[in-house]
Amino acid sequence: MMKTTALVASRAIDLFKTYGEGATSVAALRGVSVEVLAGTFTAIMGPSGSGKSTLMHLLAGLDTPTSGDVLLGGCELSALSDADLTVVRREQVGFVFQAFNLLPTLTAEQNIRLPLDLAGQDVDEAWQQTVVQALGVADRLGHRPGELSGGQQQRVALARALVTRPAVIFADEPTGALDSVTGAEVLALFRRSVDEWGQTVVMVTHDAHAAAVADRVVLLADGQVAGEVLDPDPDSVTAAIRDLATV
Ligand SMILES: Nc1ncnc2c1ncn2[C@@H]1O[C@H](COP(=O)(O)OP(=O)(O)OP(=O)(O)O)[C@@H](O)[C@H]1O
Repeated sequence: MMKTTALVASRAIDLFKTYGEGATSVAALRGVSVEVLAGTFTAIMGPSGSGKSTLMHLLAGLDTPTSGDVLLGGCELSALSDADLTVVRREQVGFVFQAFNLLPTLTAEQNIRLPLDLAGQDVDEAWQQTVVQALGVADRLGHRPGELSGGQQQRVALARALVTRPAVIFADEPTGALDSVTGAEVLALFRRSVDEWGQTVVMVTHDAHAAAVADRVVLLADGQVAGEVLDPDPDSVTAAIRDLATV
């Protein structure tokens, strides 16, 4: 769906990332430029080793590029001190991981509030209430992660990401540990957070059905952008991935 306001939430500017030096060095990204508009859902796909995780880590300010720059929430990350980068990461970025990554000793509610507690920020109670209701975890707030199903844990993880209203939520294979029905439910919640709340989401996935929930699929191959699919459906995504393999 086209948006009338085209604010950029995240931008990769000619990113290169090389791991190691000399003969054993690996060029994980080789000149990647990508623009993610605010309030859109972008999937990143590509073969194993194509640079998806590297790109996501750079976009989120978790790692620094060898050259190039990243724009996040209006800041050029290369211009920031380490201290400022930590603040930008904390305030502008939410994460959802394949393995949920909730703290086992905390309740669901304590997990959801943890980013704000760590930042010493007040919780917007009305917003938290809206999020936990919409995500269907309002009656699970007192439970610890071990007492929740995988789908419930991922809903809590999404609530934790949403509660800070970050510029971008980065999701790394968020349905990889879920069965297909539960995974589809979680993806629908990501979709809803974009459509209802204007949240920006960038998701790495290997699953064409998961990618089809996004507005756009960016295809990586061998450390470079190799194409994109707009308004994807599982068939168009599968065809695009197949074409990549034959290039
Ligand atoms: N910390 C690191 N040190 C050295 N090489 C690395 C490191 N991280 C990634 N690489 C290499 O960089 C390349 C890109 O890796 P990356 O994890 O970004 O790919 P990916 O597309 O996410 O792969 P997958 O789908 O298997 O997770 C690979 O060749 C990988 O081996």
